[in-house]
Amino acid sequence: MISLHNVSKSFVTGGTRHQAVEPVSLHIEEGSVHGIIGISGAGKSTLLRMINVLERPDSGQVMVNGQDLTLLGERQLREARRAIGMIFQQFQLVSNRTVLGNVAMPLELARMPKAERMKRAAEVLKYVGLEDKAKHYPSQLSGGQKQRVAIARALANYPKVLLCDEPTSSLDPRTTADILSVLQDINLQLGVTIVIVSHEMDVVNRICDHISVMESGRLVTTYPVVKEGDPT
Ligand SMILES: Nc1ncnc2c1ncn2[C@@H]1O[C@H](COP(=O)(O)OP(=O)(O)OP(=O)(O)O)[C@@H](O)[C@H]1O
Repeated sequence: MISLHNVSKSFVTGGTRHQAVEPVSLHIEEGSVHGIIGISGAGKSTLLRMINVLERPDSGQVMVNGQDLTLLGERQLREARRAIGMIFQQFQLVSNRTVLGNVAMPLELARMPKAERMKRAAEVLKYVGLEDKAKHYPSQLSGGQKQRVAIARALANYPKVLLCDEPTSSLDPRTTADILSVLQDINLQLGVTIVIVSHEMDVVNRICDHISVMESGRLVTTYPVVKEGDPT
């Protein structure tokens, strides 16, 4: 479902080229919750952002849902990205829009008629337990509530994949546990494949079935997570 073949990325800063991600190949099964762990600067976010080509790889192939995203033009890429939701550490909500307005944004971009998009936005907001906050503005919400709104927005277009870039790193331990259980529900109930980048082992260990470790732009290992009750 997600297959990266030798994707790499370098950046030039101050006239010096820095290799953020060395050629990496990685296969993520449909329905999986896949963690990418490593210290700051290891290249995790860059690798994640190459999955939806927010960061265009210098080389390699990015196969998602049977399409090589690196070969698509801007319009086709926009359409392919509808099947790939994304959430961020700093939530990235639009401050002058209501909660419902934020959740409806990707549906507006997909040109869904107004009545339909309001219905869908309300439905996903309810799914994350925030239907009573529809008319609030982001500044009136707690961090955990903001992340729930961001999750609802990411789910609005019925994605098959959800990319999560340090989704709990701004949250306290209890809110972290809440958000992780929302992500787990999305995986189990909606069948969405989840890729989660974190520098916290505890976070990825809790919800992932496979973990990849990155170091200095290299993917050094990928291993399955053995959960209590799994046959040995
Ligand atoms: N847009 C950019 N321009 C220049 N350098 C960048 C850019 N994005 C990332 N880098 C550099 O690429 C390397 C990998 O960054 P990346 O954000 O992918 O790492 P990370 O493991 O996600 O770390 P962090 O958790 O700190 O974000 C770092 O050295 C970073 O400074």
